[in-house]
Amino acid sequence: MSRRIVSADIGGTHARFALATIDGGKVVALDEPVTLRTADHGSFQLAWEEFARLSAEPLPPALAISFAGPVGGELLKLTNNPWVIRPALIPEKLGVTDYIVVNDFGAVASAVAAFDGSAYTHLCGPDEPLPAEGMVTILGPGTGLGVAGLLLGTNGAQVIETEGGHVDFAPLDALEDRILAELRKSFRRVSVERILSGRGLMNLYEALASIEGRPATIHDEKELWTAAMAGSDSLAAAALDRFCLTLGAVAGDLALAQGAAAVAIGGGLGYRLKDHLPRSGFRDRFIAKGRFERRMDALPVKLITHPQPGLFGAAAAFARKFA
Ligand SMILES: Nc1ncnc2c1ncn2[C@@H]1O[C@H](COP(=O)(O)OP(=O)(O)OP(=O)(O)O)[C@@H](O)[C@H]1O
Repeated sequence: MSRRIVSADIGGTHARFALATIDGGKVVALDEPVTLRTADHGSFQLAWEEFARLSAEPLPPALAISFAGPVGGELLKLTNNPWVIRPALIPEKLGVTDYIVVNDFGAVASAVAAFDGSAYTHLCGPDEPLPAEGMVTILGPGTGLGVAGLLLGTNGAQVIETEGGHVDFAPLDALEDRILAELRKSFRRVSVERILSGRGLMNLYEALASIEGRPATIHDEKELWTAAMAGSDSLAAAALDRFCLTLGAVAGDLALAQGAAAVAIGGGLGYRLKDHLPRSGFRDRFIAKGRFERRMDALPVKLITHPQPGLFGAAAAFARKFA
């Protein structure tokens, strides 16, 4: 029997909501989402009430939340946003009877388990579909860097939620040695998220400005991303080139560590970079793993082009649980 649910994807910058229809353990429809800026709303409950006001139909008492932070424990804190969620209070505060909360990249992994080939574009490696068996490494930059694993096998798909965005940054050439030295002036420990995130491009840009002895004239993150992608500012464009190199290197490292058979890149910024990444140094850095270069080159690397994998994936996880 089909059922309507609310799906919510809560990130550091955006909270997205959509109604979805599930049936037989699957998502059969995801309605047009509403995107709210988290900074414009004091709490998740206030954003939920705003979505209820905007919704064309009364909200059903079923909720799937994709959450950009660890999801165990009584109090959930977003890594890049001051909102907190107390799962035990969800029924009382939001008037829902059935709910789940999953990590945001766990949700993306659930989406990958459910997607067909039309949800991706090919990035590098063999141009073939994701394998039916084995590990798929999933990562994506947004406000933060999300990382998950999806283990596909004859017994179905198993999602492995991780905090892999917080592994250490490893420089690979002399310029990156200098970038790391610059970033260490601001951060006690330089994780890959300090580079592979919305704010990370600003960190790269400011580090390059300092190294080159040039003024950093752009101070707004969105403006920097726009200038970098348009190539209208040479320093911003150079920062984006470095961003793509690091994304390739980190995707390769995570694939090696997870024993991956394939890789899928997502995240709000992965999506925005879908035309840029194939023309960047991503692939060269992805395969540059010394004796494992041929093995890396044999991994299909896909870019998720579905516009809402978080919302779809949270709904898919709900559909599986309450099937
Ligand atoms: N045109 C743009 N509009 C909005 N944000 C942009 C744009 N270009 C780049 N960004 C950057 O993208 C980041 C937001 O990414 P995304 O849309 O994936 O948000 P999110 O889902 O809230 O993130 P996360 O799930 O990682 O917490 C911000 O750091 C922002 O600076």
